[in-house]
Amino acid sequence: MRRLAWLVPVAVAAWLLPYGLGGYSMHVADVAIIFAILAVGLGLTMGVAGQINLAQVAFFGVGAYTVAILTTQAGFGFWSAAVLAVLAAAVFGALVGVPALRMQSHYLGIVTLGLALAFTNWVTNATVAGRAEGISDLPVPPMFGLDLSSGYLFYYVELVVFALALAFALLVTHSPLGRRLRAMRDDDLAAGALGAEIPLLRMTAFVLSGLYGGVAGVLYAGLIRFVAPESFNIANMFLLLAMVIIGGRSSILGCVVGAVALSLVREALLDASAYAQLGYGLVVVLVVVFAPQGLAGLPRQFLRRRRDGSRAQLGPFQPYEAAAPAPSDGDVLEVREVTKRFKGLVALDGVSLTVPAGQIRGVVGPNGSGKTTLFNVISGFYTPTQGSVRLRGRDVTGAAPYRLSHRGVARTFQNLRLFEDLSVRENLLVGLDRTPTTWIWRYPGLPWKVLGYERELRERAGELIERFGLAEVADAEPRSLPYGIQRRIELARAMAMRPGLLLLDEPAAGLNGEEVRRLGEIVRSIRDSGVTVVIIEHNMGLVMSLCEQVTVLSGGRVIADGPPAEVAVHPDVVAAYLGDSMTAPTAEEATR
Ligand SMILES: Nc1ncnc2c1ncn2[C@@H]1O[C@H](COP(=O)(O)OP(=O)(O)OP(=O)(O)O)[C@@H](O)[C@H]1O
Repeated sequence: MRRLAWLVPVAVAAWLLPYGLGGYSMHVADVAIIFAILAVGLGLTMGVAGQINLAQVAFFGVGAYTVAILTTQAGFGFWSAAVLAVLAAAVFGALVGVPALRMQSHYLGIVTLGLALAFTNWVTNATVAGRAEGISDLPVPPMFGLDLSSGYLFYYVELVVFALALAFALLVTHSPLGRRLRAMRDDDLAAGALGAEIPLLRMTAFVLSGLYGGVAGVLYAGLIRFVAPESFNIANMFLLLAMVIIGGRSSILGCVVGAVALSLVREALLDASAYAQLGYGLVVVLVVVFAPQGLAGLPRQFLRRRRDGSRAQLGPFQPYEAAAPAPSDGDVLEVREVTKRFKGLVALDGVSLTVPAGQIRGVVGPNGSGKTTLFNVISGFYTPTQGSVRLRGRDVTGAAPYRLSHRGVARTFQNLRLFEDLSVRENLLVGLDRTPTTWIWRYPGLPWKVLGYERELRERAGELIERFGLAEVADAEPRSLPYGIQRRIELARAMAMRPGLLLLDEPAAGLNGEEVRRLGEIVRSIRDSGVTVVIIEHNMGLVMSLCEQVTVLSGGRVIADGPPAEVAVHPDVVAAYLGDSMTAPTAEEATR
């Protein structure tokens, strides 16, 4: 809130603006606000959620045309038509979002562009939409006797709507929902494993864009009182895109700055509009190359160059309080006869294993033996071809990662999957947030509860940072940090979920001897706090000293299962390891 204090003088200046402007300049300001609302909506889908959306101008059109059709042809009053128009644009947003459930990146761009073109074609040809001539003579929006046909008075209506739209977008981006959207943009697999409901989140992003498009469309219909296809064409979509890219797509305020700046430039270049498009294109290319985060990202870009986290140090880990052992806890994980085929390749072949509560179970095997595939099946990334997975006796075979995460399964990844554009603290906050995505209704309904929940999460993140010795790096970006610290962050992020079952995929990879020793202590403390741990590891010293039981995979089959000392000298295990470039665990290592 304190960081937003500078908004106060800006708001005062915006309020006083009409006193210094002539009629035409006032009209330019009115249009700029409409573009700013559109840009904020586009920033939410493209920048925050990372979903390519070239249909924003169609959402805008749906809003404006719905008002035009309902008021001129169905006898609706302006404001009742406005409510329906915003709803219609949100529904259209949801429809455009459906392809995002199946495809991403440029494919999604092409599909959304196609849907936007389909809308323009429809309004150009449909009689109800007035064909190419459009619809004119829309009513002036009534408001307590004020004459809103005046651009001056309409400006204040727009300003209030814009302030609300901006406040809502800032609430979304600076709260658990926005963080999840950004986590999804950075790495949707890792976000899913942390409990983010990816399909619903993608839909949410498009519906939000639809809402903003609808609101902008209503204001446009009220201001211009005439709609025609050319206002919602592809040229305007690219102008909007340029606003968001130049301003800074992941910053909501950047989108506003981009929208206002380009609206003014567009006005200045009205006489040279043929060259203007070329100019926008050139500026966009320059921004993408030299300032990928747009104008709003420039300060951060310079700060990042100066901030070097490579010498950062980890603090000591503060052990968890030991939980009293509960012998009746039974089995936490039961994998039964799981087979996983990838076309011709059998990665897992009838694998079974049972992990009792409170155990640290090792899973070892030569490269390509199926260890990570087993984790991917347990954590919901892969559905097994055959067999089942049970968590505390409940069948969870094929359940989505976010569902398993909510059932207490946490995991780390062999190739670290930290959210690179989020700070270390934010990475932990994503793990700490356990709310279902359906909580979204709280954002418009009970925003103060959202802020209260965010404060609570931040307090808990502070505790976690202290426990895992991450205070020195809490506000750094993960990519700037040494590998050992990144591994610790990933472990802390998994523990943020307060899991019952923790799956660690090669947590010692890339760590030095001292770091491996500390890792062993941390994992033991985690287990003592009541968490069951399954660990894939190539570091045999760690496996032998840490695990109570070890399962050995080779060629997708379990070839041995038992206490480490027994397994290490099992003839099949020795043979499997000798067949691999790795050295077999020695009996000495086994008993260490
Ligand atoms: N998505 C996939 N598509 C096709 N093949 C796959 C896929 N995932 C894994 N495999 C194959 O399944 C086999 C087992 O791979 P997996 O990554 O589970 O082995 P691993 O024991 O974890 O190996 P490493 O120790 O090298 O990590 C390999 O032959 C691998 O190429």
